[in-house]
Amino acid sequence: MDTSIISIKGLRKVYHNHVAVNQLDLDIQRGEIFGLLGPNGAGKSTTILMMLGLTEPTAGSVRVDGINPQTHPVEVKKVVGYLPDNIGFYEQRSGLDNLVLVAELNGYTYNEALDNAQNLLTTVGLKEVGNKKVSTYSRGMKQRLGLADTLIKKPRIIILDEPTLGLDPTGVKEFLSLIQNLSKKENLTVLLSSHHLHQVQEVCNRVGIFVKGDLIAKGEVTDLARQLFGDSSSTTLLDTGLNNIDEIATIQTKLKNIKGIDRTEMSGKQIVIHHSFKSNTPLIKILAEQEIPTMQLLQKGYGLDDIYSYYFEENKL
Ligand SMILES: Nc1ncnc2c1ncn2[C@@H]1O[C@H](COP(=O)(O)OP(=O)(O)OP(=O)(O)O)[C@@H](O)[C@H]1O
Repeated sequence: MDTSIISIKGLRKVYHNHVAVNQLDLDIQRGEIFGLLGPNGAGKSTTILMMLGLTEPTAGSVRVDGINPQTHPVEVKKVVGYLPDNIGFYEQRSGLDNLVLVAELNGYTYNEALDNAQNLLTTVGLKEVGNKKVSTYSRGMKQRLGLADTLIKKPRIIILDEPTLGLDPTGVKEFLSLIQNLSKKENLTVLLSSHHLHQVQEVCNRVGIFVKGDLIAKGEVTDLARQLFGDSSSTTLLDTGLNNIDEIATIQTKLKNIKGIDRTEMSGKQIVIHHSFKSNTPLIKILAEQEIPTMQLLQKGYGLDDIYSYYFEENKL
C-alpha cells in the first residue's frame, strides 16, 4: 500500500536555461520527518515552492496529500503549513493577537480563533508570554510562534525552511524536540530544509541531499553512507602518538596504499582512515605488520558531516 503523503515524479524546474531542479523523484511518508539538505542554490526552496503551488514545474508531477498544487494551489495550502526562514509578525501586537488574526484569516470565528491560538501557545511553550508584544520575544520564541502560526489551520504537513537559523544551542534543541513531539502526537508530516547536519541527523527519519538541482542520495543516514560510499562504510581515527607532522604524513600515505583502505586524510595529528573492514581488528593487524605506532584507535561510523564534506567540500561532483 502506498502510504506516501507527498509524491514527486520526474520533477524539473528550469529558469532561463538554468536547471534549478533536475528530474526529482521523492516519496515522503505520512508522519515522517524528512530533512532536505544541501548548500545554497541546490534547489531546496524551488522544490518547496513547487510543492506549495507557488511556482510551476517545467516538467514532472507533484502530489501533496493527493492534490496537484499546480491546478489546486488553494487546496494545497489548506493541508500544508509553511514556515519560511523570514516569517514576519506584527511586532507591536502580542503573540496571541498575531495568532488570533491568522486564525480569523483562515475562516475561524473570533472565539474559535482565540481558543485555537491559546491552545497552540501552550503547545509551543509560549503560554506565559502570549500577551507580551512580539517585539520583546527572542529569536527562539519567534520561531516557536512561527510554528504555532503554521499549525493554526491544522495542516497535515508542515514545511520548515531553515527553522533553527540564529537559535542558540538550547533553543535549537527545544525547537527540534517540539517538532519531534508534534509529529509523533499528531502524525504530522514534517519537511525540514536545513544546512545544520547534526540537528537534521538527530531529528529526521530520512534525509535527502541536494546538490546543484540533483537529489544525489536519500534515505536514513546509515543507508546514505552506503549509497554514497559503497562498501566503504567505516571510519577509524588513528592517533600514532607522534608529534612530527612529516612522520605522520608519511604513515598516512603508506596506509592509503593498503588493500581494504580506500583513502586517508589528516585531522590535526590524527589520521582518518576510511576503510571497508567491519571492525578495527584487521586494521590493528595491518598496523602491527607495518610497525606503525598506535597509541589509540577510535572507530566511528560515517555521519552526515562526513557525507557532506566528502560531497560538498571536496567537490566530488
Ligand atoms: N526566480 C528565479 N529565477 C531564476 N533563477 C532562480 C530563481 N529562483 C531560484 N533560482 C536559481 O535556482 C537555483 C536553485 O535555487 P534554490 O533557491 O531553490 O536553492 P536552495 O537550495 O533553496 O538554496 P538556499 O538555501 O540558498 O535557499 C539557484 O541557482 C538559484 O539561483
